[in-house]
Amino acid sequence: MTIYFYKVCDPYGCFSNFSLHPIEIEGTVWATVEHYYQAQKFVGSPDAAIIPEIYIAQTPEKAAALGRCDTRCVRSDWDIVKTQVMHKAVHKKFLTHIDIREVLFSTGTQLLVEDSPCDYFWGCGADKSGQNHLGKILMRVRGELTNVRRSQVQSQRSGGACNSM
Ligand SMILES: Nc1c(N[C@@H]2O[C@H](COP(=O)(O)O)[C@@H](O)[C@H]2O)[nH]c(=O)[nH]c1=O
Repeated sequence: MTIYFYKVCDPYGCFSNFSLHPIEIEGTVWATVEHYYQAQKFVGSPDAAIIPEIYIAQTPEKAAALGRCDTRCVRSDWDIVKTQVMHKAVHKKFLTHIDIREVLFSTGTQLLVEDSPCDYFWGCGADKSGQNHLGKILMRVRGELTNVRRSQVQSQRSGGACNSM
């Protein structure tokens, strides 16, 4: 079965980058994955001054609007690094928040798809033909955290020390 998600208020809304789950990355706490992701667009770019504004944006929608402004200059390697940036943030989100990690685990091996009506890169787009990179990252993180949990259980069973996630 395929699980579609998009808006925070809908089922599986915790998979949206706009969900209110803070992440700490390199000592800085970002209000949402979206805040972090939008800010990373400008690291080392001539428009890096926008980063603190994105950081304090009151909502992920405002953070996204700041980051999507066409007149600003995104870092030159953005297309190369953006999926790595997203993976780092999404992995941290589900490592940090136990309740939504359980929701992610509860999806088993089901296909996760960001049902964005307009985004053919992160989502599936209006006609479902999009690349669904956010769904792919979520499934990758699900596998990575499942492996961490499995090795912790094995370690506990064999009497080793336990550092639970
Ligand atoms: N969930 C969600 C969106 N989708 C998110 O937008 C981000 C892509 O932004 P950009 O690369 O700037 O086009 C990425 O985090 C994707 O998951 N967009 C929205 O306007 N509203 C929403 O509720």
